[in-house]
Amino acid sequence: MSGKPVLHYFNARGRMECIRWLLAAAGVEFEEKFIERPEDLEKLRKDGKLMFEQVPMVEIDGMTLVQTRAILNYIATKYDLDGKDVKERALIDMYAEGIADLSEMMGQLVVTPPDQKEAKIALIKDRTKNRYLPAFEKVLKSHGQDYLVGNRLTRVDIHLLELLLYVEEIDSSLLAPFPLLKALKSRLSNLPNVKKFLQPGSQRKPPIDEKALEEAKKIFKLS
Ligand SMILES: N[C@@H](CCC(=O)N[C@@H](CS)C(=O)NCC(=O)O)C(=O)O
Repeated sequence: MSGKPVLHYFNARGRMECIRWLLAAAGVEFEEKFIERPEDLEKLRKDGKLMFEQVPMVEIDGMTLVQTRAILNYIATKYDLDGKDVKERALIDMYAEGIADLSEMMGQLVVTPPDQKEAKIALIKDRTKNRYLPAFEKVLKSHGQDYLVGNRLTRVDIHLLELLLYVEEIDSSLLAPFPLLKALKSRLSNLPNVKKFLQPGSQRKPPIDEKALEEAKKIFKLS
C-alpha cells in the first residue's frame, strides 16, 4: 500500500472529476482503479465496498468512502480547504450547490437525445450567462477579495474553476462579460498544484467520447 488515496470510477470525468480536482489542488497524489467491465463493478459490490452499490468510491486513510459530497467534505476538511467557521462553511455549501446544479445540467448533455441537444445547450448557455456567472461575479465584486470565501483558497474556488473550464468548452465567449471571474480563473490556474493538474498528461480527464459513453452505459446497465 502506497498510502495514496485510491479512486474507483471509470476512466472519465463523471462524478469523480471534482474529487480529482480537489485532491490535485491540495497537492495530494492519488491512484486510480478504473472500472472497465461490468465485472469490475460487481467485484466492488460483492466485496462490500460500495455502501449504496454506486461509485465514486475512494479508499482513503483506512476508510472506504462513497457519496461524492461526503468525499469532497472529507478532503476539504483534511487539507484545510473548507471554511474557517460555520458561516463560511454555509456560504461554501451554498455556492457549491449552485455550481453542482449547473455542472449537472452540463453533465446531462452527453446523454441527451440528439434531437433535444440544441435546446439543452441553449438552456445551459442562458443559465450560465444570466443566472450562475452573474451571481458569482457579484460575490467577487461585493467583497473585492481574491477568492470566493474568506479571502483565501477554499474548495469552492476549485469547484468554480472546474465549472468555468467546462463553460469555456461549450462556448469560449461566455466568460467575456465577467472580468472578475476571468481574473479569478487566471489566478487559480497559476497556483502551482492547479497549474500542474492543467498540464497535459495529468490525471485530469477529457470530455467523454461516444465510445466511452457506450461502455459506461453497459457497465452501469443504463439504456
Ligand atoms: N449520490 C451519489 C450518486 C452516485 C451515482 O449515481 N453513481 C453512478 C455512477 S456516476 C452509479 O454508480 N450508478 C449505478 C447505480 O446506481 O446502480 C454520489 O453523488 O456519489
